[in-house]
Amino acid sequence: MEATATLTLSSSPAGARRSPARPTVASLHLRRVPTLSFHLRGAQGPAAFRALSSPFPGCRRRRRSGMVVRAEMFGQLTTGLESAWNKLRGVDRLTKENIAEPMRDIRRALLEADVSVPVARSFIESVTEKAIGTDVIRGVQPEQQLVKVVNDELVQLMGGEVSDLVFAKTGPTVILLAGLQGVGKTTVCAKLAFYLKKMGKSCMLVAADVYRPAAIDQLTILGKKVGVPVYSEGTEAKPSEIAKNGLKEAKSKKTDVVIVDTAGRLQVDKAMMNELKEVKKAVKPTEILLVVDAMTGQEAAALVGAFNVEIGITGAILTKLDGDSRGGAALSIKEVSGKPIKFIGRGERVEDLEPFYPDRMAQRILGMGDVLSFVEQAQQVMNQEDAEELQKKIMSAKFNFNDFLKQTKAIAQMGSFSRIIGMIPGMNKVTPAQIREAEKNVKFMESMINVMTADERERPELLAESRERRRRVAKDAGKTEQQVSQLVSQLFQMRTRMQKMMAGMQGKDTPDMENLAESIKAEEQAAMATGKRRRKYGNLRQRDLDSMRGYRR
Ligand SMILES: Nc1nc2c(ncn2[C@@H]2O[C@H](COP(=O)(O)OP(=O)(O)OP(=O)(O)O)[C@@H](O)[C@H]2O)c(=O)[nH]1
Repeated sequence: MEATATLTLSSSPAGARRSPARPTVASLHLRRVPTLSFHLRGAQGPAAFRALSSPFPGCRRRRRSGMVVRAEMFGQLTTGLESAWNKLRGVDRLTKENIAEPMRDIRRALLEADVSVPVARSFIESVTEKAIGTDVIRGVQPEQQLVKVVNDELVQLMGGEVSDLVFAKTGPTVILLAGLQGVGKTTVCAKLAFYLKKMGKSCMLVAADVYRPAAIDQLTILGKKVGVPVYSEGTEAKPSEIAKNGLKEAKSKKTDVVIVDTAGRLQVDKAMMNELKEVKKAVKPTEILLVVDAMTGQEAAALVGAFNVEIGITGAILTKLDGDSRGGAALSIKEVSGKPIKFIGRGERVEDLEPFYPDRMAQRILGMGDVLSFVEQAQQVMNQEDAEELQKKIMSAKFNFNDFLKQTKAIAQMGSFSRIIGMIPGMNKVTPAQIREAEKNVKFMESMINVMTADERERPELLAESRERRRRVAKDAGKTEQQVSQLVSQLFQMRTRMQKMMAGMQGKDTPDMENLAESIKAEEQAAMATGKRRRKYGNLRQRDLDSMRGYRR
């Protein structure tokens, strides 16, 4: 192997995960970015790959000398739970005996997800009790019944109901943010302000982190970005004084919400707690939210408990969930600390903050996707008319290249494929490599669509019928004629798939989500035609030609 530092890690990946207080190279990197690349060389390469990749189910070995690890949210837990369901195939009812082994799998999956032992134990006890007690329901498989019990218990474990922000009845609502260094407090200030502005609330940020001068600059920049004023007094004043004066200013400006950013420490210490207590006394916050890093697993849950005992908090904000493949923090916080998770951060952008919905999260863990969050995000970037227009086109099979561009732009605004893909049922099995490939392909396709005429974008069959047109597009886009033919062919395939999905949604058929996942793969495959038709239509597939005919009829 090339890097000696990486070699140290490969000898003890489990230890690297469990002791974030002394982070190894791997945990440090994982905290920063969800994707890790290692270069493995020499005779030890395959063994090192196995050691490094074991905690990451989404990990793939690339070529002969490299591997890429990408953290997929809850990927590990989802895979672990699947093996439990599989063991119940063929049984006709759930009994104490036949669920013993699946329960062991679930327990193992929870512990691997970094859920603490007592939490995992009580979860298993509760699931076992409920699963054995369930009556056989006609038409429902025993494993589906167990999935339902696990789903309900996961929702309970994560707090049951969504826990909304509380607003002050009179005067500004003060939200005090606390947390260790680097967990994302300053970023959360801007994300919260952005979120509250969308709710129609006016906000002010208060820079009470006086120990890291860059924190004030960072908050000022972020404040500008989200269009919210930032109150600061530099690094000389006391945090409690700054917070008090900031609140006074917010009152005079009739601001609805004041968000106070405080200093982080490497670890919990007395000075930090005392400072927070002083700020709390000075501004009497409506909400005191502890920001914790999802990647620290059960330690995050313990931290929420410790802060609650010391200063009394109202909830937690779990950040960096986009880089956490295990999910231990999300599962343990409520149970361990008694305090709810109010928001989750799933990226570095100001838009990447969402309320925490235990039921949606449970569905994601079980690999059922999170269609509601997906739809909500889609609604934010696509106006109602656009969405209705798109739906009409999909239903009447008139989806054209303009719609394709509109849709890919909306997806780009919602975040990359990798962020939204897990929200779609069945798509959690798509590998990170396929996602990256799909992202590349979208750009590739856009370059061809951009050189089409308005008519061609509107009526893709013009391109299907005319080799001349395809040649011209290829030339203008700097691509080959075959690549243009593939694009046209793919559009017709999309129409067919969309029609199938619409039929499924209307109850005519079950949408085949596995096929949808497969379709990502299909984007990279060439559409080849044979015989006579090939002479006329180049590389278009027979079934695309048929679907095109359907459209023209
Ligand atoms: N991937 C990802 N990165 C995040 C998220 N939230 C914050 N970050 C990144 O984490 C790093 C630290 O964030 P900050 O907001 O500076 O953290 P802080 O807690 O204010 O840090 P201190 O002021 O040093 O205590 C930055 O690079 C952020 O962009 C998230 O949800 N996902």
